[in-house]
Amino acid sequence: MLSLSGIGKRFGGLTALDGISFEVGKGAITGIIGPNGAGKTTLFNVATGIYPPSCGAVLFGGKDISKLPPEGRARLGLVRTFQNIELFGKMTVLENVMVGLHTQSGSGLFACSFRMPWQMKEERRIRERALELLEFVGIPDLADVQAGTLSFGKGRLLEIARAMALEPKLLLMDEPAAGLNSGETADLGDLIKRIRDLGVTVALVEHDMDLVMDICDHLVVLNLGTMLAQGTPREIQDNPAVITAYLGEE
Ligand SMILES: Nc1ncnc2c1ncn2[C@@H]1O[C@H](COP(=O)(O)OP(=O)(O)OP(=O)(O)O)[C@@H](O)[C@H]1O
Repeated sequence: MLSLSGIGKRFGGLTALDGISFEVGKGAITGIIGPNGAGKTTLFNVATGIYPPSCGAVLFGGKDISKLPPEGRARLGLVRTFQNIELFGKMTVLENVMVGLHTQSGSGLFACSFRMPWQMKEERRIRERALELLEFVGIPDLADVQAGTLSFGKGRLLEIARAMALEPKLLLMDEPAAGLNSGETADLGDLIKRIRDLGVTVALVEHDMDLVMDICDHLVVLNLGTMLAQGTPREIQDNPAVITAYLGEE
């Protein structure tokens, strides 16, 4: 699905990524883990087009997307969530999801504001779909609440609903459990599995090892900008080089 081939990224004299190659397999949940400063976020930023790689190529569904901007990648189905949630705080929860759906439908917010009959029908369809997505992530009761007043955990769920509105083929999640309590993290794990069960491929950068070990089908371990190992959670847990890299951090 997503193929990274020989990715390198330098910031001035610092090599943040050095020859990273791996595949994110279709239909699976892939976890990208590693100690602080390993290059995980940089890799996400290269994969989603926020940074150009210094060398190497990013392929999505067999197509070289290395030169596409983030919006172009999102249109192809490569969608991401951010570590720092960015919502439209003054809009309601439902409207936040509807904005994502308008982007998708191409009808545009302004066209709908003229309220022609076919546009009102489209608006109704978008509202219904937004509600479905809020139900899917478990916050339909918050539809009419101002998004800026949500707790951090609920804001995270809204961000996921909004990302799902873009109909991702691959959803990249940057530390989705950051800032969540243990109950919220367990619910998030269930939600990510349900996203995978819908046929959406998921890749996440995450520090919460319990979550990663529980939900991931495949793990990629980065250390100091290089790929240290990849395999099933069990293989990674028993890998001596991985254990040393993590112990070295403490
Ligand atoms: N925009 C930037 N400019 C300069 N250096 C950067 C930039 N972004 C990242 N780096 C450096 O690249 C290296 C990898 O950082 P990155 O944030 O990708 O690691 P990480 O594995 O995501 O770490 P963490 O788990 O702490 O979030 C670090 O040494 C970091 O300081």
